[in-house]
Amino acid sequence: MKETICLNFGKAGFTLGGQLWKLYCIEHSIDLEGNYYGTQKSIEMQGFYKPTKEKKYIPRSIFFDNEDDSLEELQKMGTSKLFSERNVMYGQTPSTKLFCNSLIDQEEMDKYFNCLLKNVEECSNVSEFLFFHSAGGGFSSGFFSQFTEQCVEQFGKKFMCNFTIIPDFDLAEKEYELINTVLCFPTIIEKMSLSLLFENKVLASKCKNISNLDLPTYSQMNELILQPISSLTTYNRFPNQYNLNCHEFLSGLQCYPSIHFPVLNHYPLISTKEKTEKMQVSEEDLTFNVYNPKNCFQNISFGDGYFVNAKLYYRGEIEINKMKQAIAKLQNTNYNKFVNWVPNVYRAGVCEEPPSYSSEGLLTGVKKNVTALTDHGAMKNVFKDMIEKVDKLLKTNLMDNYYQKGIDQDQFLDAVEKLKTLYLDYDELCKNEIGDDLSEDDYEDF
Ligand SMILES: Nc1nc2c(ncn2[C@@H]2O[C@H](COP(=O)(O)OP(=O)(O)OP(=O)(O)O)[C@@H](O)[C@H]2O)c(=O)[nH]1
Repeated sequence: MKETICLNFGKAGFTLGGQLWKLYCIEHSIDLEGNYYGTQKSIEMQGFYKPTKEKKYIPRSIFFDNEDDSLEELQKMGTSKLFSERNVMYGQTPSTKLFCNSLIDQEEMDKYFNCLLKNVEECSNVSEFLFFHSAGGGFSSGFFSQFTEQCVEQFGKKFMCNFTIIPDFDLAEKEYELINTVLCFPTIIEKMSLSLLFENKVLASKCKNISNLDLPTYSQMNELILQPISSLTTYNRFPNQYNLNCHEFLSGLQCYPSIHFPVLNHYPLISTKEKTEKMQVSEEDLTFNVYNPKNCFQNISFGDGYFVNAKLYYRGEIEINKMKQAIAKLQNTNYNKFVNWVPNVYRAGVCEEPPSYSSEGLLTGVKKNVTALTDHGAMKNVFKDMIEKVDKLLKTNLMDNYYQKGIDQDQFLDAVEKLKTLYLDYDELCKNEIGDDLSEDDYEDF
């Protein structure tokens, strides 16, 4: 048995985490009080859920926030009884807003950390920790970083993956969301095995394109990322001979450990308002359409750079032969360009369990879908956008105000530098040749 522990930070973590577990419950036939109502219980469920003596299934998921108002998010969606009370933890401070305001002393941190340790003790062999948060909040950047550093110190060899919401800096309340985001990036760059970034700007524009919503709620925006997150976590929940474990995603670029921010594409996401014939998609439709820019979760273009590492996670009633033919066809076209120092090889996995959908949501159910993770130089544009905004901010005297409020100037400037180095690492991937310090031997995966 290999267990997964989910860690959710701040308000965004509560909302996204609550919604995700609601979806997992549908997928595993568990009601929102933890009772199993299906007919074919699988032992693998226990990787994500802890079975109790009362025959309930409790999510291996912990929620942290600075005050208890986030509990409302779980109550609103009906999931508050699903989680163990012990795993929903609050501090006593009102909104912290700034990264530095949510940092706590070791004694207090131990109280939170003990909760994780108790969860780990209940497992036979934890294989991964998944982190859910928004980088813009004070608590969900500062506390998140502090907690994560301790987690990595204690369980450094385990797979760590963050699902991070990046605020829309043009809409964000104040520039402190940008400052918080920059300050939590060193932890993400240096400590995580795999990092998936979801920009709120892109999620809002997807809500507009898919469902014609001008002012989507956070829950509606989150709904779009539930399907890809669910697909990427199926290898532990519904294992079969064709699964592709996302631990295997890592590109193997030994000299660029920071390259762990893949581009994420997913297809199809269909609004409940759409006609049902759109729900019939072939393996070839899935394979080619997933790379269409409108199915990308980052605001980037695959024309800007090259593919370095491409994995496809299919889900549902997939005909393996048809899938293989579609991938072979894709490989023989110039549809996606790979750097010339790796073969243009796609690796694919299939989870036979079809996707599930909430009946109250924006999206209509499809029988099959595909999620693509790609290491690609164009990801640099996500970092470039942030760097340009920070450089602008540094030219004003607004930062002095934040330094007076407790932001550590050296730490902030160091974080900006790390973001710039990350940008340069991705920029290097945009080149179609082996860099001076990169040899073919450095590339182990293919
Ligand atoms: N996509 C999405 N974005 C969210 C959600 N909740 C908050 N945000 C965004 O995340 C940022 C704030 O993060 P929160 O998680 O609310 O912050 P927090 O750490 O709990 O709060 P403070 O410590 O008070 O700052 C803002 O940019 C919000 O727009 C959510 O459920 N989904």
